[in-house]
Amino acid sequence: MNCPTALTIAGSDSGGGAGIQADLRTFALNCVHGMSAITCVTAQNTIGVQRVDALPPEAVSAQIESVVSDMGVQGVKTGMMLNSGIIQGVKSAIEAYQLEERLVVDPVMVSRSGAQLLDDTAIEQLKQLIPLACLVTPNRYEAQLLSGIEIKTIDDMKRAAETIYTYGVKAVLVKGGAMLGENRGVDVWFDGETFDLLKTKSVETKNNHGTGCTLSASIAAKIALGKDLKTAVVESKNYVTRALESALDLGEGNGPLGHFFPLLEK
Ligand SMILES: Nc1ncnc2c1ncn2[C@@H]1O[C@H](COP(=O)(O)OP(=O)(O)O)[C@@H](O)[C@H]1O
Ligand SMILES: Cc1ncc(COP(=O)(O)OP(=O)(O)O)c(N)n1
Repeated sequence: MNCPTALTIAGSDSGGGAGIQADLRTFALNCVHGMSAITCVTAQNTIGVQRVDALPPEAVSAQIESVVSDMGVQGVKTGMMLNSGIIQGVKSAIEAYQLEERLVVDPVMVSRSGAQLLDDTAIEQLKQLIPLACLVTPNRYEAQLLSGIEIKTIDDMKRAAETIYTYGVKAVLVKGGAMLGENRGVDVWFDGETFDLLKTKSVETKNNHGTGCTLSASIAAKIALGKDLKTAVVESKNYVTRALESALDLGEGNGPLGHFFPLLEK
């Protein structure tokens, strides 16, 4: 049986709510074969990140090379990459294997619990990876850092999207999970020509760990399935909303999304 494949280049979350674990679960729910290049291992739960151990950059590059050279990759996402050495290796591999058209960059910098997930010195390397991607998906705080614009309103999100677009990426999605009031959960899409506000319902839950990882993994999976980028984004946004509605009340802090709600409905 033929099966599309998707690759996540990201960190491990021991609690399973974000990172590689959320990505592989999301790939599986899309009936896409998931593959991984692990960048670092976090000791993490619903409360926070207790420890981070990086892999050597060569180990990350070797994982990418192993799967791409043998199995092929139809969709790719990057998540937590931690340091500049890892990002440089990933960029070289993306270029060498010409994965740009199918690359989604989730510019992970800080976790919801406030843990730093990217070294201060690595942001410049991350900025150089972004132009390779077909889509970059910063959250409110990442968009502020990448654009230099303080974000409080939808107009601010739009201006930030325009600025990030000038990096050379094909499209930008500024995510609104951390926006307040009626703007919470409103995402701004900009592709150089069109702005679009992507709205679903705003879900009232503290169990929201892994929303960004899940969104970018779902988009990469749908790219692997051959969907056009905008359709992949819209369908993925809807999936995250449903998974938030079915989120799991585990742990003392922010529990994981209920990725498998479609299986429970059968
Ligand atoms: N409470 C919520 N209700 C509806 N959608 C949400 C909510 N929180 C986050 N989202 C959505 O989840 C996706 C990830 O966004 P966000 O949480 O901002 O990213 P990150 O996890 O990277 O911080 C976006 O589509 C966002 O709109
Ligand atoms: C290993 C790892 N990768 C990424 C994140 C951040 O995940 P994200 O989906 O942005 O979710 P929240 O941190 O907002 O819950 C992470 N925490 N760990």
